[in-house]
Amino acid sequence: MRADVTLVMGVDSSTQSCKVVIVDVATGGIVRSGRASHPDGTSVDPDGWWSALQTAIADAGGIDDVAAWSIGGQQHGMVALDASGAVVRDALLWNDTRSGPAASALTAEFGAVALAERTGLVPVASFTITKLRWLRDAEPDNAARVAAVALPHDWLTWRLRGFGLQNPALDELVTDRSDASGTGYWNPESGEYDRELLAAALGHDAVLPRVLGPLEWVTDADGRRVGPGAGDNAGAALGVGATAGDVVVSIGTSGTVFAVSDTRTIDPTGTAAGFADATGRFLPLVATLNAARVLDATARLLGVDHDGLTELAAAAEPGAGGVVLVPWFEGERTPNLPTARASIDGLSLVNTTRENLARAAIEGMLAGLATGLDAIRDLGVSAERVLLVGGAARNAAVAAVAAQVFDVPVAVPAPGEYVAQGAARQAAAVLGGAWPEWAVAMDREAASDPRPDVRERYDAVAVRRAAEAR
Ligand SMILES: Nc1ncnc2c1ncn2[C@@H]1O[C@H](COP(=O)(O)OP(=O)(O)O)[C@@H](O)[C@H]1O
Ligand SMILES: O=C(CO)[C@@H](O)[C@H](O)COP(=O)(O)O
Repeated sequence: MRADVTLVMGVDSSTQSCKVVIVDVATGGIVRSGRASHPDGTSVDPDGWWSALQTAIADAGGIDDVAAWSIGGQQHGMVALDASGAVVRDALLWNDTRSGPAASALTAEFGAVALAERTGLVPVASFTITKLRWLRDAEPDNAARVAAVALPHDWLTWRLRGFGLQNPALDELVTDRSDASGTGYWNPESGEYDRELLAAALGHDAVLPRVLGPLEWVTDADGRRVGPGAGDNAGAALGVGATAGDVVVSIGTSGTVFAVSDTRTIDPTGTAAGFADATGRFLPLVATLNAARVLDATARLLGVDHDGLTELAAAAEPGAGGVVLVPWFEGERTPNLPTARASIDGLSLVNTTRENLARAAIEGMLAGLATGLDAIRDLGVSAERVLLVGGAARNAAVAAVAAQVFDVPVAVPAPGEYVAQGAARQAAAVLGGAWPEWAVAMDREAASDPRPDVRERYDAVAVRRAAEAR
């Protein structure tokens, strides 16, 4: 590597894997990269993420030549630490639904409107605060041991800086605005933790990571600058360079619809979370539990790979011949139905084909996200185009159906790891003191092809299925 090239590392520690990119600060070009899989499940030992991070860094050639780094990651995960810095129990993830009743209890105790105003959120099972209430009620001995609560990217940043059992400096835990805003005990207006809500959930106060500003930094054991990190969606917004009018739709393990807003949003219905972003602004966001894995499950059922699923879906007409798949395989967050299950409607002897099932899976997954786009717009956020990212955005059939289900133009950035790229951009910013302007290549503009009947048919079935699930 030329001596005049400055490199930074960006990480995305997401639900299914850890992705590492080593980036040239001057161009934003990826010089090296690495990846490692995560343990499956919705309750995971954080050491699995630590091991994957070390593997992915080694896979990317190490960080000896890196000047700064930042870690983005899956949001909301409950990493509970005792006074010795040990992890008290496996971390409950954003897609674990056992704290659904705890979410209802907290909402009943404090009121949805009050909580939306205090934290930007109305509790659902995904959010950290509900997991702490579950811990208090289901595992009181573990709850009593909790000395600190961190999020996945906070804890990995702490570990990679050299802290842990050998050096359990809990006051060295740091986080950022975007991930703090996903806890349910942080106020995006004041930028302060709401410790009354934390204590009400967990049963007592605890050390919480210091919330760094967008360009604040700490250092690692070798003196490198370390950025505050970001929740994965805020990281993706950094990575794609989302600007006013852009709505990002990320189709990974989670499905998310979000936009950058100069003003905070408050949605007492709880449909749109009033998150903060990683630049000092805000990130209203709607999330679904069921996204890329809907297509994985359907492909598995049909005995094809992703390309085979694409071919089958492309061979079916829009509307899948009337077949409607409501994809609530793991329960659902939007709508808030933690115990719901998936369903298929409209089957006849004529329309029950592999092609229609493939297309119905994609249409159902995207129709749920289109509801999120409506909710974001209802908050006054402008939506001039959708930027499609995440693993399943690589699928041509997904892009084509998105252009039919979303009623705004759909652009697909070149395949990439935009959360990790966004973390790298943050690392470059804390190094240089300003956000670098890195070009983002567009892979394709999906020709607008609005098919409102697809959504209308899906919405009618989903309303009925939701009523059954409640
Ligand atoms: N071409 C494709 N078509 C459909 N799904 C895909 C394709 N490529 C990857 N995926 C799916 O995308 C998901 C991984 O996306 P990613 O954004 O990395 O997830 P996460 O960030 O939640 O770990 C996996 O479920 C994978 O099967
Ligand atoms: O819960 C949310 C956002 O509120 C999810 O977006 C998680 O942050 C998981 O992200 P991925 O692993 O799907 O990228």
